[in-house]
Amino acid sequence: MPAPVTVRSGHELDETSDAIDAVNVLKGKLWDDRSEFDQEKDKNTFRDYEGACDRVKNFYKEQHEKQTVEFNIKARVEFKSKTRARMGVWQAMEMLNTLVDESDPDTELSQIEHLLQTAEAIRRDGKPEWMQVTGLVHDLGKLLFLFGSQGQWDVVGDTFVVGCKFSDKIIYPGTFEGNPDFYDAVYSTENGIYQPGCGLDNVMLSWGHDEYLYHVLKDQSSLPAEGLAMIRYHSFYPWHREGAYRHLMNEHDEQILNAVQAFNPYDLYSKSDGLCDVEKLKPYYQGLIKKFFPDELDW
Ligand SMILES: O[C@H]1[C@H](O)[C@@H](O)[C@H](O)[C@@H](O)[C@H]1O
Ligand SMILES: [Fe+2]
Ligand SMILES: [Fe+2]
Repeated sequence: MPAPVTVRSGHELDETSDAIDAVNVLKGKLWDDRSEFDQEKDKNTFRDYEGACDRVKNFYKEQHEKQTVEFNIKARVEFKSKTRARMGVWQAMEMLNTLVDESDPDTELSQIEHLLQTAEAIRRDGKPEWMQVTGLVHDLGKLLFLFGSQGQWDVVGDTFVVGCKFSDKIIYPGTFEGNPDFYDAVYSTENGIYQPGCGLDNVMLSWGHDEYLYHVLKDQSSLPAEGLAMIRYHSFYPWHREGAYRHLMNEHDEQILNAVQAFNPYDLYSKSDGLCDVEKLKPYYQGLIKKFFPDELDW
């Protein structure tokens, strides 16, 4: 008699624990779905330009009115005409720390925080060292602001192509009505001064921290082509996020688009991560810097 009871109760126990397992699986699934949903919701709150404050709106109005072809040619000539400073990467990060980016609706943290948050998010995901160090330096081009830029409008913010029609995929597209190029017979056409399929290398992007840093680092670092592309195009949201300017791309640009898109979430979503302990992280990142950059660079 006792045997069947044991068997029965054992069986009941099995059933009970199966049921508990099933409930837990279900709960886990609900929890996963829920956290995914919450994450999505959080992600949707980034880059809200409609709800952005006047600081951001005024910034873009000024930028979109002043980034002309003429200005862009002059900015490139000016860039090539001199070296602005000579210093190491960490020193550059510290120097940049005084800047608060007027174009950014998502963070008011210092730039060193943003650079470390980006690099740390990349490191946490087990990505290679070159990508971590790319995250660490990607916004150092904002130093331009301390090197005699005309304001923030020629340093920060999203980028776009000049010399052809301003894409309606750019944020606040209506503000281009204040840009003289908007009325130019050539610059206002779909291809403008470019040949379809000419490749982004042959296209002039609005001048700012991406383009500047790319030119500084292309001959002064051992970053791979993907890292340099992440730097050069990380603010080119109309292209990497909104799908604009496909008609100007060549085959090579398809590959770099993947790289830039892989980088973007680390740049954008790490802005809500906790603060970094700068002093604690410094030795690790100084080690990485040594691997990819000379002790001092021409800026
Ligand atoms: O406001 C931000 C900021 O200036 C970033 O550094 C830039 O890369 C982004 O494209 C822009 O939206
Ligand atoms: Fe940036
Ligand atoms: Fe950034």
